[in-house]
Amino acid sequence: MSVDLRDLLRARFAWTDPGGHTGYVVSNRSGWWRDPLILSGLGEALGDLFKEATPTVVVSPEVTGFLVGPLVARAIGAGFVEAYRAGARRPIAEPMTWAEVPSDHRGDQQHLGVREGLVGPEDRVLVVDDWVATGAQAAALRSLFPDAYVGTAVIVSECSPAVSISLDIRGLLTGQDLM
Ligand SMILES: O=P(O)(O)OC[C@H]1O[C@H](OP(=O)(O)OP(=O)(O)O)[C@H](O)[C@@H]1O
Repeated sequence: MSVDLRDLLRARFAWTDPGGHTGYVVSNRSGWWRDPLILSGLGEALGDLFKEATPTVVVSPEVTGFLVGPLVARAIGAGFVEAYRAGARRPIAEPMTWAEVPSDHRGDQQHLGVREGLVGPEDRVLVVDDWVATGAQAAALRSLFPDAYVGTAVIVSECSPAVSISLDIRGLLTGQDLM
């Protein structure tokens, strides 16, 4: 992973004040996808975080994970499996396996599901996402593949050290890097 990519990620990121005296700012990550250098380097950089684990499949939660996950899968020669959020769309026709997501950074209860039969006993699953806050999505996905899970690779990891260690979450940037 080059220092340049980290610098670019920092440069293309912004915090937005949504207005209305909400008292908080929201992350604007669109600058990442708009930058061709970030888009071309991101998959390899995230894949390198777990090179020694030789993952065979990347699993990512919708919706931003559907953008980042395939970049990593392509870079490391793995396949990709979508993890859908319950209630976000029309019901999926195929049989699904669902995991309860512990209360996430918004305090919402969610369920993440994958189509049955896409991950086998020989697979090594790398979870990929853009951001980890509480680790709730990562924990839910690990619970779906307790034996195959090798860890979670993200662009920004701002969860506690204890959660990072327990779920083996590795990031390119910390929350502090974006302050
Ligand atoms: O560590 P956690 O507390 O589970 O939070 C991390 C999740 O938060 C963001 O998703 P968001 O809900 O903002 O949806 P998005 O995919 O539309 O960005 C991010 O993409 C992760 O999926």
